Amino acid sequence: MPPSATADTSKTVKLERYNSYLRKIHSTKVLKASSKVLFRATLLIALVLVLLFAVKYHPHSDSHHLHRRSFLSTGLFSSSSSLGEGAAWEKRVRQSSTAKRQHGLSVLVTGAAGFVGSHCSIALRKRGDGVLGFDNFNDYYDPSLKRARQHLLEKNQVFIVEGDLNDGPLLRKLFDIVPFTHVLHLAAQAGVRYAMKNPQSYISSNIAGLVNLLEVAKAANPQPAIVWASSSSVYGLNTENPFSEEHRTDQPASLYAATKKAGEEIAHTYNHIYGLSLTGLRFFTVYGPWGRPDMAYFFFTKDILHGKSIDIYRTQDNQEVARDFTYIDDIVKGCVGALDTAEKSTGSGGKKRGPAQLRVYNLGNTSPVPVGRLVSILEGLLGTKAKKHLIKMPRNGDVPYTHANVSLAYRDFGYKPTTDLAAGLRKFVKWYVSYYGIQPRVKKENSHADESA
Ligand SMILES: O=C(O)[C@H]1O[C@H](OP(=O)(O)OP(=O)(O)OC[C@H]2O[C@@H](n3ccc(=O)[nH]c3=O)[C@H](O)[C@@H]2O)[C@H](O)[C@@H](O)[C@@H]1O
Repeated sequence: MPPSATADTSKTVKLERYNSYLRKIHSTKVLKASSKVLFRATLLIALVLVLLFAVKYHPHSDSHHLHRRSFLSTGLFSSSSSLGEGAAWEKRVRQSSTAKRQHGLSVLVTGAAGFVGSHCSIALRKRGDGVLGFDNFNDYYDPSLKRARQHLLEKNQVFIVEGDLNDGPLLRKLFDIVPFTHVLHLAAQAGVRYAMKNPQSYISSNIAGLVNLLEVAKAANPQPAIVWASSSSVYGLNTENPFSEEHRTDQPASLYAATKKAGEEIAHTYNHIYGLSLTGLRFFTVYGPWGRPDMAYFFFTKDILHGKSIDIYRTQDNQEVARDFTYIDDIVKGCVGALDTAEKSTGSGGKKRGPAQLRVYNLGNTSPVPVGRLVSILEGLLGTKAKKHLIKMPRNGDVPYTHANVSLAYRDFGYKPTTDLAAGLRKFVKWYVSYYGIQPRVKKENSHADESA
């Protein structure tokens, strides 16, 4: 064999080997690629199936959320969770929202298991308005107190739907069922000092939750008029006194205050763009029976009764800290007055048809009381001396004093607070000892001597 032929043959063999090597690689690649495609397709199909399943059985999907919600919302007071309960739940929603008097309002009260919410719901229902409650029963403070309020509301024919403000589908569903004339929006993350511990909860309830509610309300047909809870804390570092609605509110001292102030601005936007009628009420340290355990008057009472020491704050320059404590019944009158004078929203189908009402009011007591004085009144009512611990107010969002000018609310809906702190605390303590089953050393109704000590 000529050398060149040998060389050629070995070249051909090499080439063939090389080609078969390439073919092998190619076929492996093809195999790998096709198995990849197969894997991805399977994954996609699985994903689609999971999504379909989730949509069908999601608690907020139209077909199923009624059943789950009704189970949750009725809680202790529910009967069964049969398929028919969707209709039963809807019936309760309708019944609760239907007014019992001619031209009565139909009000969605958010935060109905809360302090102000429960009082307002009962007051509205008692005068024949339709009231549907809405509450998420969160555990910011003892939820059993919220359940007890719910029980009270049930007795007054007010049904509370258990749900979160951020649950758009559920809120929309309620507006689909009921043409609410008004919303009394009281659900919020309250508390000034807690904002340093859990800032996100303020954003979630007071900003995102508010926007979600307004989104649903603006799209509803008819649009409801909305009255909602702002706060005296929006005055922040304002030094003009007493606080008037025209004063500065751009120096909030806490994140809580900042979210309430933001709420007022958001209200302006929804009024401006969509024609929603919006009224913000700046509540001044509301107290009374069925109150909030996170508030000073409430936990002072508990601590005094348990012989625990209480911190009484003083300002940085060692002055007394004072609040314009406002009794719950006065606040309820203010809320009802605001609802009664709220004009209709002007939008429809999410579009503004004309200018709509936009209001902000102080609801206070108009007479600030130092915290030390609050404590002496409680001591008198409880017949027990408090272990007082005077300390400088921690820098955690508190302001040194609040004082409301309420002439605007008086002018527009006759708001006039009538309960002073001693009389209001007496009612609170009476409720407290009976609710918690405490054998009181509380003074009799006609004995006022110790209260002014
Ligand atoms: O008016 C309002 O807008 C606000 O009123 C209250 O906030 P606050 O006035 O701080 O009420 P409390 O937490 O009950 O405090 C009452 C007073 O007791 C003082 N305090 C509080 C706690 C404490 O341990 N010691 C103490 O002296 C506070 O500085 C304050 O002056 C509510 O908690 C807020 O949700 C509401 O928005």
